[in-house]
Amino acid sequence: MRKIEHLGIAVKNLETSKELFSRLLGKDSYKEEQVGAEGVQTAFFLLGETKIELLEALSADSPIAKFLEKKNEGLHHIAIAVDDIYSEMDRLKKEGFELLNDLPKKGADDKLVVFLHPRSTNGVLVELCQDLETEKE
Ligand SMILES: CC[C@H](C(=O)O)C(=O)SCCNC(=O)CCNC(=O)[C@H](O)C(C)(C)COP(=O)(O)OP(=O)(O)OC[C@H]1O[C@@H](n2cnc3c(N)ncnc32)[C@H](O)[C@@H]1OP(=O)(O)O
Ligand SMILES: [Co+2]
Repeated sequence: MRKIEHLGIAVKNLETSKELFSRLLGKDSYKEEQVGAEGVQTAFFLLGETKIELLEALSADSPIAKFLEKKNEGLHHIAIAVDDIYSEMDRLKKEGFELLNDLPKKGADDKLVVFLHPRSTNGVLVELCQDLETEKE
């Protein structure tokens, strides 16, 4: 595990939150991306080696919509950059962590991603991210 790749923040209105984070960080987001399979519209801010990912739900059955039904806007997940997502998944499975997917899936920002259930990670939703170009090598 290399670094915190991004902090995922669940928001009700992406435009409103983009404007707030632009004022907070003193810079604009560098990309917006829809991940239909996850039911999210995202916006990314770069902060040194780490990013902030704002996430708005695209539909009522989006994980973000479900999260916001129960909790206020705020930190939704932490994403950790890994060099080899498959070997990390094997290692974590052996360590008893609960993976939410058997195989990694395409995430935002040119990543392969997998999530761990928060009940196995002290209540924190953890996402593992591997750069897609690493996957091609
Ligand atoms: C991939 C695109 C993008 C990227 O970076 O590339 C993203 O990051 S997309 C982010 C959105 N996608 C996901 O979050 C996928 C993984 N999440 C899930 O599969 C679900 O959200 C899950 C399994 C974490 C919870 O879903 P469930 O239907 O079980 O919801 P419940 O409300 O019943 O929650 C059960 C239990 O988990 C607690 N919970 C839910 N969400 C979170 C959270 N974000 N952080 C911490 N804990 C969470 C919830 O409070 C319930 O706990 P309980 O004690 O039972 O009340
Ligand atoms: Co994420």
